[in-house]
Amino acid sequence: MQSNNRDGNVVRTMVPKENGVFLTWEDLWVTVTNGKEGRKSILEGVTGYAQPGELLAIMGPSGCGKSTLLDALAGRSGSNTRQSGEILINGLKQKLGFGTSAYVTQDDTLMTTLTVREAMYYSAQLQLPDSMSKSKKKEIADITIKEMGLEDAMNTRIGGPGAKGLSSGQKRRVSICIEILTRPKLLFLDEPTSGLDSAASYYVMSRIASLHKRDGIRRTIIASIHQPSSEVFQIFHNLCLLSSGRTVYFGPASTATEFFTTNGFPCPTLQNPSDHFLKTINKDFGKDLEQGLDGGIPTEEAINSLTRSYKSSEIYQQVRRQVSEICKQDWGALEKKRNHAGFVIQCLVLTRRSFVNMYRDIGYYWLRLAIYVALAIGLATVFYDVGSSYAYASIQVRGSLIMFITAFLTFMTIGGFPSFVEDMKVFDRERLNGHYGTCAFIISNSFSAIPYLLLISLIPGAIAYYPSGLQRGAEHFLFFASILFACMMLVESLMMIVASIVPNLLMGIITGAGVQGLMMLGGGIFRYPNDLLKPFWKYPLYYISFHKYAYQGLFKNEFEKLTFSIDKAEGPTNISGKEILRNKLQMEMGYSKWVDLAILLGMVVLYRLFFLGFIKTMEKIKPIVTTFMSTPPKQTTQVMVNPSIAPLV
Ligand SMILES: Nc1ncnc2c1ncn2[C@@H]1O[C@H](COP(=O)(O)OP(=O)(O)OP(=O)(O)O)[C@@H](O)[C@H]1O
Repeated sequence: MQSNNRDGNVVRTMVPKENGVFLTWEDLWVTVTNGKEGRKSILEGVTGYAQPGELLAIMGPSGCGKSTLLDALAGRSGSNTRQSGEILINGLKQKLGFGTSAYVTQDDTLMTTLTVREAMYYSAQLQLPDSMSKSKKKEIADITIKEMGLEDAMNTRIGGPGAKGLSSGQKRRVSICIEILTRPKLLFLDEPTSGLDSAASYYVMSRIASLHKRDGIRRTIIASIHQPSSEVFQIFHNLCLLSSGRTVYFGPASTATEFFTTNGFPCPTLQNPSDHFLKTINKDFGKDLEQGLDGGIPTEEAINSLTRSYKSSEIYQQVRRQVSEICKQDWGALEKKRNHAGFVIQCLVLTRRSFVNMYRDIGYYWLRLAIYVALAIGLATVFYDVGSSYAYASIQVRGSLIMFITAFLTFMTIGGFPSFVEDMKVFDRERLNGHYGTCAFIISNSFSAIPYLLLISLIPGAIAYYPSGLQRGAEHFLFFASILFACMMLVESLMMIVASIVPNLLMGIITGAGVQGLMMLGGGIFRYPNDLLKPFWKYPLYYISFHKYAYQGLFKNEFEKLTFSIDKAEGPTNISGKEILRNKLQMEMGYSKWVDLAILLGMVVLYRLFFLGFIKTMEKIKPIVTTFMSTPPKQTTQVMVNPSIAPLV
């Protein structure tokens, strides 16, 4: 499909705007800040295009910048990344919206407890519009599962570390299925065939390439791919070959072999062309060969030679012409409509999915519940019948019990953090692909955790509360359970904030434990409030520590209606619980225990709003951090030409 443009140059035929997305990038430079190395160039002035009805493969050795290019094109570059150059969609600077594009990441971030069918059904309910019937959504999900050849695994749980489930290749296919549910016009795939054998790779790639046969959409597909078999290679229309961030070749996949041959690197007979390309342009591979590749030119020089040849070739000129031709046309802006589930449906579906995921997670749900029950039995036996006759012992023992519950039982909530981190990974993928918003995630996460935290507050709570002989009466017990519930919700909320800031699991647990430790110390019970050092411990830590309100609430609940008999020299003296709280424990008695509970619940909401604010701020900051620089960075890689190949360049 070629034609002449008005300058007389050969260009590919354009397609109507309503049926495709053109993506062009010109002189794209990407640099990252990399610790001690400072700013490092990842992509060095790459130019190319992707157009409807075509599959572009980005190939190159590991670390050459394939994912970086894909991320830049999809508008997903990290916050330590800077870009220069121009990326245009249909010839305009515009954002890719939900439904128009989808991105299949290199890592399979899936809910391991769900079956393939469940994962697809939930995703269909989130991604497809409310106006579509449930049965239609299920039908689309089933068709997509079949398209990727997963029908035999439909009812198998996805599985993860320690839980047997799908093979890694099947997981790859589930990830692809989820993103093609909405039939996006522009599809980015980062290593779609990793973990697949050659037959499965061919199957998956040919299915992706032939998606249009079912829906008639001339789809633009860009896939980074490591080492395709020759059958897979034949599926690609265009090939972008990168080495150390530089373009070695961009053009029709079918003429790449010719380009290599013309420039002195013919593909040996019976060798897979992609193997040959990668061998020729892999500088790490070249380091180990004294004589260089095939006893000829060392690989570093082969790369430089090919890069130079490409830049001075007609193929490169044609790419530039095609880019400018695409940009000259008036394709119009992309449709803005966000045709997925409404907010309420998003919240309902996510809550249900999150709840199912939690209760199927043995470690998160059942093991933690068992440990809470065991600890509650421990508390019930150690603190059995705290009594009130021998007053000092009774006061002290009640205080210890409350402190243990407030400090340790709530601290244990940190045990749910690993599962939450997994949820966050799924959330990040789905949010970046526009399946739903942060608000829906926070609301669903809060509601799905409520039944479990209520269960812990009530069952282990009752096991510890009644045998130890704390204040009788339903009101006292329910208040006690409510404080426990609020504290556990709070720790979960705190860990949400930590998970959004701290990049890894271990650091998250250490940070979460450290923050809680500080709050525990500053809560005004290990050291009385008036004795706390004013800067930091009293102001502000004492007031922002949730332990303060939990201690106060539980102490008021327990002590306010009691009177203790104290032995003094002049004989036994009665002392009221209120007096102990005010004078001995220096608690704030100007307001009721219900206010303490309300403050804790308010803090739960506040912490979750912080999480929302943090995610939203990061979304806003990112485009600022990755703003296009006005001038490209200096090219750091010198193009060396071996005199023996100079005539070829
Ligand atoms: N955000 C970043 N911060 C620091 N270095 C980065 C960042 N992103 C990419 N890099 C570095 O840039 C180089 C290219 O990375 P990229 O992931 O794009 O390569 P790749 O070709 O996709 O590799 P692979 O095939 O192994 O996935 C690597 O050396 C990588 O360490």
